[in-house]
Amino acid sequence: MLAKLHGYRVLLVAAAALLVMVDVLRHRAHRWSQMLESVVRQGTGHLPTKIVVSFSPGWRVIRRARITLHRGTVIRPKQFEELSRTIEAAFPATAQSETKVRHVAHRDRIVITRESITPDTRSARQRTLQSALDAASMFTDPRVSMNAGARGFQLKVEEALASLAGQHESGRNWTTDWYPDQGYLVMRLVTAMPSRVDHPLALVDENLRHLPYATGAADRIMYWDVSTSSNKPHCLIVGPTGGGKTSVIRTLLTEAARRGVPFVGVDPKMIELDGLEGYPGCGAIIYDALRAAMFVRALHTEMMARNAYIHQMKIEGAQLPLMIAVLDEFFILSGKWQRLAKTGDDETRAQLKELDPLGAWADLAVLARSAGIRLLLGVQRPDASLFGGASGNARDNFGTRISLGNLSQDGALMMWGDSTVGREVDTSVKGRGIALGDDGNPVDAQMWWTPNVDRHPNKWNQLAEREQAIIDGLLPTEAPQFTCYSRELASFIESERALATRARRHGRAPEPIVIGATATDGDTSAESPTVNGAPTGGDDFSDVIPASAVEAGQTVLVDDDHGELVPVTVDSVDVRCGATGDVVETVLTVGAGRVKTRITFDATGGVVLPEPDLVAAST
Ligand SMILES: Nc1ncnc2c1ncn2[C@@H]1O[C@H](COP(=O)(O)OP(=O)(O)OP(=O)(O)O)[C@@H](O)[C@H]1O
Repeated sequence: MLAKLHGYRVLLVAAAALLVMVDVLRHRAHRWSQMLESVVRQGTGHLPTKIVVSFSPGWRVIRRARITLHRGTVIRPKQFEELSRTIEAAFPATAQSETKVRHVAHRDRIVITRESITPDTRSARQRTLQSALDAASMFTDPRVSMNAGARGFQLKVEEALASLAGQHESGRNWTTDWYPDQGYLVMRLVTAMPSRVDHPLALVDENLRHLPYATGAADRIMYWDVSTSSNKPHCLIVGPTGGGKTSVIRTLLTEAARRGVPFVGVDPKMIELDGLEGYPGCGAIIYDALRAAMFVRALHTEMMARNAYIHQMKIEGAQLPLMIAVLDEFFILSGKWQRLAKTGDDETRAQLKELDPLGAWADLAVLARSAGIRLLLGVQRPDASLFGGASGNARDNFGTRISLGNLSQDGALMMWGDSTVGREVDTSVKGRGIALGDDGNPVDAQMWWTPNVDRHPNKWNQLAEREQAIIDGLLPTEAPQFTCYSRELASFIESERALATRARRHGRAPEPIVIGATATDGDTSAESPTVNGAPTGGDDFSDVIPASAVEAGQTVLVDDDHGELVPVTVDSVDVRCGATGDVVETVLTVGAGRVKTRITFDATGGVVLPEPDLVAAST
C-alpha cells in the first residue's frame, strides 16, 4: 500500500502544496473581509450584511470585493469619501493598477475593484487645457454657456485657450471654431497671417466673377463676388488716410481688368485713383465734383437703359457685361456736392438740383445689381447718418465690406454688427484689416499690396523692381471692353476722356508758390493754390464728417460770405434727435469772443475738415 502511495508521491506533494496555497489565499481573503468589515463599520457606522472577496483575492492587493449593506443604508458623501480613501490606502496603486471603490446605492452595495491604469498619453498641452476646463464652471453646461456667448465673450475664451495652449512648435497659430449646437468647440492650428502679401501674379481664383484682394489666416483668400447671383454685389471699403484703402481699390480694379470687367472711378481727392487713368478697362477717372454728379446721373440712366434692355430682349441680367463704378472718398464728394448746392453760381446750383446725385446714388445702391453694375465705395469711416440718410439704406446694400485700421465702437457695430470686431487691428502692419469671408463672417486679413500702376516716370521710377514686376505681371493681355446701353453714359465717358487728354496736354496743376522766405518771393495773386497753407478757392479739404459728429473745440471749415471756406473753432454742438434716436438737426455755435454764429445743419449735413497742417496752424 505504502509502495503504491510512494508511486504517487509527486502528485501528492503537488496536491498538498495546492491545498496549502488555497488555504493561505482563503485565509487572506478572510482577513481582508474582516478588515473591510471593520473599515466599513468604523467609516459609516453600518455593519455589512455580507462581504465577498472574490477568489483568487490577489497576493498583496485585493482584486475584487463586494460589500452588501442593509437595505436602505445611507452613506453620506463625506463618509464614503473617507471610506474609499482608507481602502485605497490599504491597497496602494502601482504603476500598472489602482484600487477603485464605488458605491452602488440602489443595490446597497460597495464594490471594490482593482483596475489597470491606462497610460495617460495626452500631451502636457492637452492636460493643461483639460484641467483649465475642468476648473472652469462656465463650461459645466456647454450648450448654455456657449449659446449665451456673444462674440465678445467667445473672443475672450478663445484668447484664454490660445494662451493656455501656448505657442505651437510649428509656428502656426491656434484658432477656435464654435459648435454651440453640439456643445463643443474645436481648436485648430492654422498658418499665421502673413504680414505682407504682394499681389500674386497668378490668378489665385479662376472664377472670373471673384475679385480676390486679401489673404487671411490659414492662407484663406478673400474675394469680392461680383456675380449677379451674389447677395453681396457692392463693396464698401473703410479706411483712414494712409491705411491702405487705395491699394485695396487698385487690387480690386486690376483684378477686375484682368477678368474682363471695366470700371469708371471718381476721385475727389485727385491723388488716389489718378494712376489708373488709361489702365486697360478704365473708362475714365473723374476728379471734379460737378462732373462726378453728372457721372452718377449718367450711371443712373445707364442702369435704367440696361433694365429696359433686359426687359425687351427677355434676357437675364447676368447676360449683360459687368461694369464697376468706384466712388472713392464718398463723404468728401457728397460734402463738395452740398457746398456747391449752397455756394455755387446759379447755373451750377440749378444743375446740381436737377442731377440730384445723392438721390441717383441711393437708387443705384438698391437697383444696380440686376443691371450688371457694381459699386465700390471708399470712405474714411463708416457713418450712419450719411448711409442711412440722403443716400438711403446704402450700407445694407454694400454686402461686401472691408475695414482697415481700427474702428470706433459705433463704427464696428455699423460695419460688422458687433462692437468688438475690428477694434484691435495691428496697425503697425500695413494693409492689415478685416474682410468678409465667403461665409459672411468678418475675419482678420492681410490686404494684398498693389503698387500705383501709374507709368509716369515720376511715379514709375520710384518703385522697386519687384513692384514694377507686379504691375507688368498684372497687365491684361486684352483690354476689357466698355459696353454702354445708354447714350448718356457713352457720351459722358467720351467727353471725360477728351477733357483728360486736354488737361494732360495743357497741364492742370499750377506751379507751387513758396511762402515764408521774403514778401517778394513768389506770386501771391488770386490764382495761388494756397495761402499760408490754407485752402482758398480750391476745395482742398481732407475729409467731411456729419455735423452731428463734430466736437466742441474742433476746427472746421465754414463758408464765409464770399463762398470761401474759412477755419473756425466750434464752441458748442447741439444735436437734436427724433423719437427713434436718429439725428434730426445739428446746431453748431462757432466764433470767438462775444461774436458767435449759429449754423444749423439738417440730418445729413456734413462739415468740412481742414487739412491737418491747417489745424495745427490755427490752434
Ligand atoms: N496692403 C499693403 N501692404 C503693404 N503696404 C501697404 C499696403 N497698403 C498700404 N501700404 C503702405 O501704406 C502706404 C499708404 O497706402 P495707401 O496710399 O493705399 O493709403 P490710403 O488708405 O489710400 O490713404 P489715403 O486714403 O490717404 O490715400 C503705401 O504707400 C504703402 O507703403
